[in-house]
Amino acid sequence: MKLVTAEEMKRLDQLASSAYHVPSIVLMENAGLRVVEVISRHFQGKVRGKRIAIFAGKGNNGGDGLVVARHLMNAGAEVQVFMLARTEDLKGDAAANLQILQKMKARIYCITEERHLQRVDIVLLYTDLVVDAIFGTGFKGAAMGLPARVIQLINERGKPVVAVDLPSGLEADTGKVLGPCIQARYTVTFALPKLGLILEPGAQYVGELIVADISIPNSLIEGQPLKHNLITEEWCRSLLPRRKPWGHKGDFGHVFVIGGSPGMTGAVVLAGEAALRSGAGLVTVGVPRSLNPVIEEKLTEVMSKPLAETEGKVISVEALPQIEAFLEKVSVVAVGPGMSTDFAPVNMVRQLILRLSVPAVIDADGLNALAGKVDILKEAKVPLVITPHPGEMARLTGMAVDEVQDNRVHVARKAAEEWGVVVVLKGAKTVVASPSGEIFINPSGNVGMATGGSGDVLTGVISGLIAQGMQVLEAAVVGTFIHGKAGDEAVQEKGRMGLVAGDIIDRLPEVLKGMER
Ligand SMILES: NC(=O)C1=CN([C@@H]2O[C@H](COP(=O)(O)OP(=O)(O)OC[C@H]3O[C@@H](n4cnc5c(N)ncnc54)[C@H](O)[C@@H]3O)[C@@H](O)[C@H]2O)[C@@H](O)CC1
Ligand SMILES: [K+]
Repeated sequence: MKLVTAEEMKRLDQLASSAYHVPSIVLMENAGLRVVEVISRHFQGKVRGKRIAIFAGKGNNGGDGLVVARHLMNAGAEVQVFMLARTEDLKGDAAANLQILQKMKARIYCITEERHLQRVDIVLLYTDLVVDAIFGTGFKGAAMGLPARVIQLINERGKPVVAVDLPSGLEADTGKVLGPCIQARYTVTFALPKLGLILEPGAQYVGELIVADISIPNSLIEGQPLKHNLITEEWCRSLLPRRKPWGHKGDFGHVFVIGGSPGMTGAVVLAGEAALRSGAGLVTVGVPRSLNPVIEEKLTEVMSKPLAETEGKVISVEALPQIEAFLEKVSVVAVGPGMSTDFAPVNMVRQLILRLSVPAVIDADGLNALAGKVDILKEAKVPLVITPHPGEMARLTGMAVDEVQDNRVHVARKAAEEWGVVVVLKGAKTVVASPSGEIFINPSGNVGMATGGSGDVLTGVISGLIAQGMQVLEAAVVGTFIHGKAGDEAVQEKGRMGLVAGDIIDRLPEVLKGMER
């Protein structure tokens, strides 16, 4: 599903009027009506007599709130409107709707001074539902002053809130919440979800999200170069490779996982098993020679390949010719799980990337090997996926972790464009970015997955999908979704504290079974 920024939404609204002749006041009317539908559903159709407090700001979001007020009054509700502005501050369609309400003798109170809050406080005690039309897509930064106080009061009273377009206090583009923000029961967003409704922490304030058509023509939306997407299960299903009934294991590719070091043998095992559970026909893990017996002990279906090692038992540069020869037999390489950041493997990775002849997924120590040398990625001759967590991304870019986390979408896009790779920036709401600047935000997953080895599983899943012939971008998108969904299934049983990476692998078959065509 497409997502929009405030700017893109504004453009769609404007083009609906200028190019398609849908008057802007019609859009506002539809917006208000769709909010009323949700309110009516909340009261099981019995709106008459319900006490509803509507909070309206001075912008068009407030205008939507005034439309809601009119329809609720007509339906027999007891409506009180609180304007967080002076009436003369309203313009255009919002002002027109205010005039109608004034003519209807609606109860309208302007909150422009501290003492006006007393009335708000009392009304909130006796209200059945609150409509939040204070700020919409025009909001940036932090709510302050009286609007901030009103938002706090509404939250403290805990009455069900229907947010119009966005919970007020939430930035539409970033999902940042820098001051008080409405905690909504429902959010009715117009035409397309705004990015901030999906990104964290914004998503925590949204409640049930309803995407409402306000009559912006589909052909207009489809004609726009919208670059942000929400990953959906339906879409992933349509991308999953179909299996021919007569297929044999050679048709489903061969994943080569390279990694492992003393004390870190689990990572390659997890990645290898996840690749196999994701449908790869064959999987081989390549590990330092002396670790091979341990690995063989741990693996059944996955094969292993002993690689040349250093005295410290980590993969040495001498392993390169071995690896290169083996590349001819495989469809994709996963580089890095548990590999260590010793000099030798770091050196090996840097050279390997230049010599790759099949697509690769680079993770963990494979990425750490590129810190300060990230331009090597640009020189690869094959499509690459990198799967950094915020710490690894910080090391790759030289940014602070907080800086990465504060601008996840932007950082992922810039890295993908600059380095020419698919970037999977892990964390709550993983961001997948393509070299052409497209962004895919993953809704699945949970905090229980913040556990050692979870990233190795993701690397395995993405590699397994590439092995089956998927394009690297599609594999990254679908793999990220499946991995999160398997984690969501696992957390039902294991809980957020007890979940371990292996539980995610255990759930892959049922998740894939539910999605395969
Ligand atoms: N044709 C259109 O443009 C339509 C717009 N619609 C509604 O209009 C909304 C956007 O309207 P606007 O662009 O007027 O913006 P808003 O209604 O979101 O108003 C924001 C107002 O708050 C101010 N503001 C921004 N940040 C602030 C802060 N930190 N503290 C205090 N004040 C701040 C802005 O200067 C602006 O006056 C949408 O969210 C949607 O609800 C709908 O009516 C559908 C049609
Ligand atoms: K709002």
